[in-house]
Amino acid sequence: MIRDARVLRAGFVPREVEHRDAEVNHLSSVLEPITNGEPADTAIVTGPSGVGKTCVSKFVTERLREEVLDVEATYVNCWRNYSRFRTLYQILDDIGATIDIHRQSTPHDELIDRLQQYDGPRTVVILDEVDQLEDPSLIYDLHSMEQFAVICIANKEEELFSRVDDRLVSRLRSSEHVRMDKYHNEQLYDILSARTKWGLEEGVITDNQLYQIADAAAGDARLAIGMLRSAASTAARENHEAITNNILLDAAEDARAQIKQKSLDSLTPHQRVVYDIVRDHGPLGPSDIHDRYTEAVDDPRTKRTVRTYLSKMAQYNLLEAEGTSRDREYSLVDSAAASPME
Ligand SMILES: Nc1ncnc2c1ncn2[C@@H]1O[C@H](COP(=O)(O)OP(=O)(O)OP(=O)(O)O)[C@@H](O)[C@H]1O
Repeated sequence: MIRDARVLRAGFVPREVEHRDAEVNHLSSVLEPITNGEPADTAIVTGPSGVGKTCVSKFVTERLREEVLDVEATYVNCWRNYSRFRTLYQILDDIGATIDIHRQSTPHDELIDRLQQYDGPRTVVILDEVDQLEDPSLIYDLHSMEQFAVICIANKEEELFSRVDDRLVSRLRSSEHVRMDKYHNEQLYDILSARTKWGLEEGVITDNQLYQIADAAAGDARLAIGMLRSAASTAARENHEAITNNILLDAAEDARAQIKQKSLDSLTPHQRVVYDIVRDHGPLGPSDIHDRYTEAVDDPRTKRTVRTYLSKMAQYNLLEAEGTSRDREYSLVDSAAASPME
């Protein structure tokens, strides 16, 4: 049933990226100077969840590394490493410069100094979920170091810009911007079809079933591939020769639940408090949420930061927002209302 399980994993970077030629070319052209040892501009990549932002960024940097010897790349998920220290540490660790850095006792400035002193090959730094950085001034620091080319990935540019100071906003506004939109069903079908070809034995899933998945995933390739993976693994476990329609129905729910759980696990402690408040007391407006949150934690973040938490959770389908910006209220997403597999 399964030929190569790797291609069905969430973080897999395919040899061919489907339907993103313009974005691949755009990002490649931004990074192109580093192939000649020149500094490159910062790139901002934005779009909703599952539209290929990470995939395209990793694909482009890998291709660069195939083409030239003196280019390195490092990837940091800033949601997981949301503090300045953790992000810096992760970058330094990837470039092999963390020897004798102690997590508890090393002053933070020391980490920046080390990056500044780095004289290895030019390095592309992919900052994924960059809007989750507690201290976005880190982008400015990296931006000003010529040996690093930075790719900032976020869902919405406004969210990124709303939290950084004017100096950084003007820098970022003049950066190259690669925007991605949700996929159409035909495009999702092509992505799924390529994965099926490499990942599954022939005849395991029909074209019609791939279209059903594409339709239910509503433009999100992460969800579509998750559904395919879940269906294939159930069929393999239950010794079916092909994926049945019943398996497909369960796979849709299963993939949604898995993605939701993963997003919940990604929440920072402060975001989790906000989520729990909406779960227990929603629908609520941002001010009420912030009041309750301020009572619940010792070191509350600003109202603006809490708004970005809410927006992020809406992007990841954990919360839904209703109303205009003036009377907006947040509540938990009703999973049963997600577009069904028909
Ligand atoms: N154009 C594409 N061609 C082939 N595979 C793709 C394409 N776009 C996305 N994928 C695959 O879909 C999955 C989700 O893509 P990716 O993680 O890049 O989305 P994203 O926009 O970064 O989402 P998020 O904001 O949730 O991190 C990955 O497995 C990726 O390999």
